[in-house]
Formats: sequence, structure tokens, C-alpha cells
Amino acid sequence: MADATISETFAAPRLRALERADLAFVHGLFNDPDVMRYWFEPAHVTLTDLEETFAQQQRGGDRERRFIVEAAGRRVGLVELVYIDHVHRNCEFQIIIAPGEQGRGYAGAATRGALDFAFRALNLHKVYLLVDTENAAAIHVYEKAGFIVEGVLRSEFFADGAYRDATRMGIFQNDYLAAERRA
Ligand SMILES: CC(=O)SCCNC(=O)CCNC(=O)[C@H](O)C(C)(C)COP(=O)(O)OP(=O)(O)OC[C@H]1O[C@@H](n2cnc3c(N)ncnc32)[C@H](O)[C@@H]1OP(=O)(O)O
Repeated sequence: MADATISETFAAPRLRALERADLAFVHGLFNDPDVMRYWFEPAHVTLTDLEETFAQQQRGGDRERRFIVEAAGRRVGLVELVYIDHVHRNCEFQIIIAPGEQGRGYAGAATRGALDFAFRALNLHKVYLLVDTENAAAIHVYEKAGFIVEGVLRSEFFADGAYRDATRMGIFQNDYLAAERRA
């Protein structure tokens, strides 16, 4: 029994496309203020909103790719490639690991999985992100994945009662693939 618990804790996560059946899980994340303050958004989203957005995305466009992070047979997080632009060949990256699942290496693995999809499947040139300058754990994950700081947007977002500085980071396809070849 103890062995099963240990292997669950360190199970390698995998990414799969978001399904309608996942929306209740996403609803829980998007209504958690401790999570959403780091997305610079109010924790106030209805299941109906999520179902409409999901239906719109199914109908058309390839501007977003959303993934569920799964490990040990359960949903542990959400990663998104959004504002996908096929002229400039870039997109924005976003991630949430569920509060009860943090600190197990899932974000690092999920970030690499999303970059792999962006650069190997979508053939994008660049992936960028915006992160609260005080979100040290997230910045650590992104630097480890190869993102580089491009600048700081001062008092860019209002979240949890105050204006927040946002650090913009980016990574290029060439650099990502070269690092993968060296690894
Ligand atoms: C672009 C964006 O989406 S920004 C918004 C990111 N999302 C959020 O902040 C929402 C709420 N938070 C989360 O979802 C999660 O806490 C995340 C995504 C930030 C991190 O997810 P986790 O699964 O806990 O991360 P994971 O376990 O893979 O790695 C955490 C790393 O940060 C390190 N770390 C933890 N706390 C700190 C800290 N205060 N300072 C520096 N590094 C830290 C850990 O040691 C670990 O590094 P290691 O792999 O070198 O040992």
C-alpha cells in the first residue's frame, strides 16, 4: 500500500486535449481565488460560460489549444496555448496545477509538454508568457524550461486588491529544439 502511494506521488504527467467532461474540474480551478490571482483574473466563472467557450472553440479557429495534465489516472492541472498567431508564429502559454497537486514536478513536465506541442506540432517560432513578478515558483519553472525574461510590465494587472508587476518571458523554437538535441 505504501509503495502505491509513493509511485502515485512521482507519476509522470501527460497532456491530453481538454474534453467537455473536464469542464467541472476547470470550473473548480477558475473559481479558486488563490489560483486565479496569478492569472490576474477574478475567480468568478460559471459552468455555462465554460461550456459556451468550449463550444465556440470546437466550432472553429485554431487560436487556442487547451490540455488537461493527467498523472496517476487523475486530473492534476490545465495548460493552455492561447492567442496562437500563424502569421507571427507565436502564442501565449498559461498553466495551473491544482492546489492539492503542487510541488510534485507536474508544472515542469507540463510546461515541457506544451512547448513540445507548440514547437514540434504547431511549428511556432516563439512562445511567450506573462507571470506575476512575485510568483517565484512559476518563474523558476519557466527559467528551467528555457524561457528568458524579456521585460517587466509595471503595475500591469490588478489582482487580489493591488496592482501587480508582470514579467514577460519568451522562448524560441530554435533554442528549444537545440537544447532538446543536446539533452
Ligand atoms: C504563465 C502563467 O500561467 S503564470 C501563472 C502560473 N499559475 C499559477 O500561479 C496558478 C497557481 N499555481 C500553480 O498552478 C503552481 O503553483 C505552479 C504552476 C506555479 C507550479 O506548479 P508545481 O507543479 O507546484 O511546480 P513544480 O513542482 O513542477 O516545480 C516547482 C519548482 O519551483 C521551485 N520553487 C518552489 N517554491 C519556490 C520559490 N518560492 N522560489 C523559487 N523556486 C521555488 C521548486 O523547488 C520546484 O523547482 P525544482 O523542480 O527545481 O525542484
